[in-house]
Amino acid sequence: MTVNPAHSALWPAPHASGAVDATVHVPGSKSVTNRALVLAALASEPGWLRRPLRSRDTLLMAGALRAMGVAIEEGVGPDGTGEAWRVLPTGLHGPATVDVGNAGTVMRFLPPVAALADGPIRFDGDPRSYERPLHGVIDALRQLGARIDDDGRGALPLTVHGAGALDGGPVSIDASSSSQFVSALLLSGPRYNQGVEVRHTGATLPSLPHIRMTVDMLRAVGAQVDTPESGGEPNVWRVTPGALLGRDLTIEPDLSNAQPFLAAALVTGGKVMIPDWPERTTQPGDRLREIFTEMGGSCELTEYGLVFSGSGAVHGIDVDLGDVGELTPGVAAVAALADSPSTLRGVAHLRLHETDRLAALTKEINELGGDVTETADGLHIRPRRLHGGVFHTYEDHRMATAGAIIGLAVEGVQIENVATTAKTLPDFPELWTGMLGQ
Ligand SMILES: O=C(O)C1=C[C@@H](OP(=O)(O)O)[C@@H](O)[C@H](O)C1
Ligand SMILES: C=C(OP(=O)(O)O)C(=O)O
Repeated sequence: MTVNPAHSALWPAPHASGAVDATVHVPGSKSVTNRALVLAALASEPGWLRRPLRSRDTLLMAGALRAMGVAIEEGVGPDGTGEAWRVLPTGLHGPATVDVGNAGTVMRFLPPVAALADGPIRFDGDPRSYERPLHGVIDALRQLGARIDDDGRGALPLTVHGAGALDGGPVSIDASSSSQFVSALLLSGPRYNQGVEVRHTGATLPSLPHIRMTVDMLRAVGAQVDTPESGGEPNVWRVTPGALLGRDLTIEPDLSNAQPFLAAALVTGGKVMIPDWPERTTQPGDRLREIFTEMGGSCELTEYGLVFSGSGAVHGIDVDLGDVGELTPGVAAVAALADSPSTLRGVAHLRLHETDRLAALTKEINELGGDVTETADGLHIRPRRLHGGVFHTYEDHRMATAGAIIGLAVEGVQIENVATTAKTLPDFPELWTGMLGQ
């Protein structure tokens, strides 16, 4: 968790002079866009992604698939409305080099795809990508018959020697450090000769909604998937081999990236409307309706979207965020401004996210005068009167948006490297000042 001096530019986080009242169009979901790209690349016919997220993580995914020979044409959709990408799955070829940046979805979802290419695929990325766990994917692919060269640490960099096909079959992994290990194997599973059966052997499994998202999206392109929820064994997912359909899919807004805007309504006692909030979704951000209601707001899901209102009061919360870990920085920021203490649990694995998020949140909130302590699996946050200062972000998009939430209520907060939000939300500064009418 070090500050990168190359990113020392400071952004004065806008202070809210009153209650916000705004409609915010949130761009597409990172998690849905990157799954849709992988599934379209593995399909047996062309497909469309409408309203895809255009951000660092999704452009890295598109670039990686292109490097393996998939054609992705960026343009407008079949009916001429809005941005749409056409994906032409023309075969997976090596040799190729893939830059994963610091995208968990790219570094975990693509080595199983590379095993199907007809040559070596080299994976490399940001310095932090070398520290993020990948052992579940590497060990599983080896069990399934793939040849991989790595340095033995269970992490990047590595080369997958694609042989044009993979046997597949049963595999056991410990996915307690990332649900993305399970998602990664399931996504490519239909294309393996015997499909895949993934058995999770660890004590805990984070981010279950993201595994449900993988299963739902696989089923939507014609894959047969058996899950613990559909009557299968606990902790076992089975994907039958078969061809995948090319679909015309509209990407939902990113509900986790809606979080700072909803938080703005909560901490200023205002109102924010997020158009196109889905009625039914596997996105973890949907849990915000419940979490931020418990913290003092109220919401209404209308046919146009979600209307979220603050009451003027912000309460602390005792919550297990294990299913929705990526919401932790935003919940911690609101908790630091609340009228009572909070305990955030179930998120030990966040120490291996974009940065060590538990250490980073503790340090940065405390440097503004806060009182946060780390626990074995989360944070205790006792609200204090905060003061201005620099909020470091450690190249973590969600640290930057967390700092912006605090800045609404605390004058003089400066966010270091707000540009890091480009990982999933490149327009964040403009959307934020637009929400505030500035
Ligand atoms: O599959 C996905 O799209 C994601 C799964 C989660 O990862 P972990 O299970 O590693 O926390 C989540 O935190 C990440 O932002 C996106
Ligand atoms: C953990 C996150 O990202 P990644 O997909 O890189 O794991 C996140 O977006 O909060």
